[in-house]
Amino acid sequence: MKHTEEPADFASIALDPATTAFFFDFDGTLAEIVDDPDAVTIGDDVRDALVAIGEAAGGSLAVISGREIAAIDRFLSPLTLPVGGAHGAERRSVEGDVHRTEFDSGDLDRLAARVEGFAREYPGTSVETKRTSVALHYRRNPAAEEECVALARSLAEEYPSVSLLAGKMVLEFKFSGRTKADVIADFMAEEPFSGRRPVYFGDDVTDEDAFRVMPRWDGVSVKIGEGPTEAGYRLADPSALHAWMKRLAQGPGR
Ligand SMILES: O=P(O)(O)OC[C@H]1O[C@H](O[C@H]2O[C@H](CO)[C@@H](O)[C@H](O)[C@H]2O)[C@H](O)[C@@H](O)[C@@H]1O
Repeated sequence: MKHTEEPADFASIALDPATTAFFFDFDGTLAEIVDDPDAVTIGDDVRDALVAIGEAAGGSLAVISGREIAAIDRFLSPLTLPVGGAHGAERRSVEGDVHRTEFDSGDLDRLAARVEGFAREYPGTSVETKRTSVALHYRRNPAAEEECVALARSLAEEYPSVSLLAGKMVLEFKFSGRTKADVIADFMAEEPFSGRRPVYFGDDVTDEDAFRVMPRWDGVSVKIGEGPTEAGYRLADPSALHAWMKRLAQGPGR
């Protein structure tokens, strides 16, 4: 269902963790956006809330990110949660089993070399090369946006099987056809997620795929921050989400 109205304030609905499956996007949702993609931090209070909510939900809690599972583990250490990583191309289940989409990485290596060459010419831009995608960041050189977009369009034509994602000051070349919606469907088909009502929190364009799939399970979609969205609800920013998580973690009546 496409929402044409402004999303409602999420604070207006009550969720029972005993019957809910929780899905959290990472950057811009659990973590505040920062200039350096490697400099993200997560407070102990947020880690504690994730643990408490996960326990109250019988383990039905996962992080869904464009980042790889290893990066999410590093930022959330010592927690190792169920994760849908690399925009859906990899998944670690509640049991700890890791599923990865396999593909021939030759094109990815060639494309990454081109993007790295570009980044050397534009100081402040940087390249994040993952197993199934290449991200060109320009948050530290916003003036280079036009050149970054021109490169991205030209590479998208050259590599027609690649999906181009325009995120928050990042252009990402995705080689896997999987999306966040696919990885959520995988979680929802398994215990302890199956039969529950999902709630998905996200802030960026790739989260819209997840928002759109929520009605399949009568789920709830929550956009973090400003901007157009198909989500049904909105919270102002990651701090507002953290405050909500901490209240939920404390239990009913708090
Ligand atoms: O799906 P997500 O968990 O939201 O990941 C999306 C991308 O997030 C990261 O980049 C963004 O966050 C950085 C840190 O705050 C910021 O510097 C950058 O401008 C943002 O685009 C991450 O680096 C990417 O790999 C993810 O795909």
